[in-house]
Amino acid sequence: MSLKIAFVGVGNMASAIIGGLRASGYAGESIVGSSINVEDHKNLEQRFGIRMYEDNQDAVAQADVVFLCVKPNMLQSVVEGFADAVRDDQLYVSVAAGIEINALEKWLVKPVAVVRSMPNTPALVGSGMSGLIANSRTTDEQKAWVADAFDSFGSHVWVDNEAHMHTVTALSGSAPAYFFRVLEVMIEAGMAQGLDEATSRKLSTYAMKGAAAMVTTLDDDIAQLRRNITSPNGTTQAALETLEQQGIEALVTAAVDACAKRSKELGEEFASK
Ligand SMILES: NC(=O)C1=CN([C@@H]2O[C@H](COP(=O)(O)OP(=O)(O)OC[C@H]3O[C@@H](n4cnc5c(N)ncnc54)[C@H](OP(=O)(O)O)[C@@H]3O)[C@@H](O)[C@H]2O)C=CC1
Ligand SMILES: O=C(O)[C@@H]1CCC=N1
Repeated sequence: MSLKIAFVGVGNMASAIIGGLRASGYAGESIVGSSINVEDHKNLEQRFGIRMYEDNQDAVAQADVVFLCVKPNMLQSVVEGFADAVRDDQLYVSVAAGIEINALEKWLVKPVAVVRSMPNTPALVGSGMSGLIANSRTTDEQKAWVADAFDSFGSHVWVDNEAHMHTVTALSGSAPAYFFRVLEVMIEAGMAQGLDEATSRKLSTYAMKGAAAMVTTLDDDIAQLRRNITSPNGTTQAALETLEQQGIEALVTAAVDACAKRSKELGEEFASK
């Protein structure tokens, strides 16, 4: 089924999704976007072959599926601003961190199908991962469309408990940033030992890419994959012992917990409004 898709807010996350959809064959003519920053419109239209509108209502009015891609603190006023264009045959897909389905239903007023999603920016290169949960008005056909759309730029998991979306955010939505940070530190450490930046970046990045590819393609026990690299009293053991001594487990767990906690707070902040 060829549906018209509107993106309300076309920043980092929407661009990653649109890039992923376009690369996997979704036609530019079936995608429109809207954002207040008109200076970006020409660039977005050229980059993705889509049509951009200044008024959210103009994009929403012609869509079968509307992706809500503004910051969580903007979402209520943005949705209320285009409320006149909402139709009950539309499907709304929110990517906003923390915002609960019942808040979205209240703001959209009309009884519409709503999917709350938590994608991540690797969507831009076809390696996205998204958590999804749908409201009771979402039909099986709409769920299948959403799953296909999200798979076009990576993969997805459905969760059956909305509280799990906080964990999805902590392990997936925000997580590429943790790995970017680790890479930044590794590249710096390589440079401190005398490598030039390009060489340090290539070595560190391919190590991360290769490790992730082994886990996703071999589906082996991760601890065993780690042990396979770790010779007794060898170089890897020296590095891993340092990571443990410096508290990697507590550090990573605290980061994941802080992320989920912030997602929960955002939900609570906007639930009552
Ligand atoms: N970035 C990420 O990795 C992820 C983000 N998300 C979620 O995606 C959403 C967007 O985040 P992100 O893409 O990073 O943020 P960005 O700031 O990059 O994108 C938001 C876009 O919305 C535009 N905008 C602001 N106000 C309006 C308005 N009134 N009408 C239409 N457009 C408007 C902004 O324009 P301007 O720049 O001019 O203000 C900007 O282009 C958030 O809810 C976030 O929680 C989810 C998963 C991952
Ligand atoms: O930091 C944020 O709030 C968004 C949501 C997940 C990734 N980025």
